Amino acid sequence: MKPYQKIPILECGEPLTPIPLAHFAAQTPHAYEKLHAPYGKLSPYYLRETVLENLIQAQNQLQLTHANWRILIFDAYRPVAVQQFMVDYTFAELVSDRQLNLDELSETQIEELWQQVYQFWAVPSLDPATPPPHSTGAAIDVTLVDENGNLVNMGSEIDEISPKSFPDYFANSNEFPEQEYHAHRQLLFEVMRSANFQQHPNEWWHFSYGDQMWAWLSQQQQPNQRFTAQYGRI
Ligand SMILES: C[C@@H](N)C(=O)N[C@H](C)C(=O)O
Ligand SMILES: [Zn+2]
Repeated sequence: MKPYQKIPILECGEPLTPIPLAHFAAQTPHAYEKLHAPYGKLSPYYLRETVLENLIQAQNQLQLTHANWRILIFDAYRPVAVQQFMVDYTFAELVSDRQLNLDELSETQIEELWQQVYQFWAVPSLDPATPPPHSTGAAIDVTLVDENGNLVNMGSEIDEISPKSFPDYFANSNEFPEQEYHAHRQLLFEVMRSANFQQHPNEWWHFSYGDQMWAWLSQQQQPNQRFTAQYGRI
């Protein structure tokens, strides 16, 4: 169990609401729908109402300094079945990218591969006390596009299983373009923080508001206050 999963959830009952995609940028088809992840009748482009309001606020903040830049929504709501599918898919990709043969791996080697997956993906838990962050409608994976609609280069792909995904990976570089990647990550971080989101410590693209991870990170930053999560699995 990760430490943030110990945070109590006091579900506030706020509904999921569709993200007005025309207001933001988004890729179609959605990355996980393209892989045939099992959404059924559900859509990834939903968020809790207040989370969506905060996201709109973040984009307004971005446009104060970067006219016509937009937040690109890579992923938002994710049913637990999709979380399970993506965790299994990521494990299989890791095995195939590294040209490994599962039958030849020891239990320890297999366990190490799973640990790498779970460094970046939440466990697809069905326990209401430990929901995967995206299954609460309070977490979002985002990047930026510029005024011409081009992806802003963050120095690594969303969902990459590598240290390059850590938000500060390029922070101490004196080289170009690494310094620029860091500046872009900082811009994303600052606009999201200005709208009360917290950033996943291992992922430059993952932010949330009001879920267990948000409460846990807020608690670290303000130890004198008591934080709980207001969004559970929905
Ligand atoms: C890996 C990424 N897409 C992601 O969403 N990670 C978080 C931690 C999650 O699985 O909830
Ligand atoms: Zn995420």
